[in-house]
Amino acid sequence: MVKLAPSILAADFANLGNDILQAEMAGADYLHIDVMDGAFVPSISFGVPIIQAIRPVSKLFFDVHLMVEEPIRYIDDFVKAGADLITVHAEACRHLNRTLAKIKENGIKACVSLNPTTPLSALEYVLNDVDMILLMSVNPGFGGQSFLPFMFEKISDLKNMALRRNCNIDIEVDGGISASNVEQVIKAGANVIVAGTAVFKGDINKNIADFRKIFATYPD
Ligand SMILES: O=C(CO)[C@@H](O)[C@H](O)COP(=O)(O)O
Ligand SMILES: [Fe+2]
Repeated sequence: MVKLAPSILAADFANLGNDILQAEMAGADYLHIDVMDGAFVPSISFGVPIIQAIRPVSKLFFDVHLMVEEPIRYIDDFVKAGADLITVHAEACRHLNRTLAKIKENGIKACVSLNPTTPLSALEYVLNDVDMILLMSVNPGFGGQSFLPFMFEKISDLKNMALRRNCNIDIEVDGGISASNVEQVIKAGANVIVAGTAVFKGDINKNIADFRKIFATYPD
């Protein structure tokens, strides 16, 4: 079944614990946590202390998306704070293989992300070292942007690349996804869906139910 990973970047930060609990009770699978450093991406969001603070609030799988230059410097800290999976950007790592090894040494799942225009060839030598690939479908740095239409082809190209390599990885897609375009994203090959605005703005219960209704028609 396709998994839903609500991004807390769009949550109400003054009521973060409540928003997370509501998303969990409504049927979220993962909690997507966007860490931005103001260098790799223009914005600064939040870091280790926030993850530490929300860890006791939720049993959800913490999917930590590091939009951070040279994230290898912070892997141990994010693991200690409670990450279940860490995503690093290929574009932000001078030594990607070493960075992934550091994540795996910590006993958690590892994922590599690509910006929308970074070619899939950047994954050539890491595909067998990761549990998931995260394809950005907007330029990272902000929530609430529009899905870039050329991403449908890139998602299906990645799916085919993984099939050719006999590689059983999850494909997560992030940015500009709502109940009105998620079906196309799933059909292209994604099985983990990130949604910030489309989950946390408005009625969280209804928003998640709308996604789940669509997911139910794609049982595999
Ligand atoms: O990583 C990012 C943005 O850089 C995302 O996770 C956004 O937080 C998704 O937000 P929406 O596009 O769904 O509003
Ligand atoms: Fe993200």
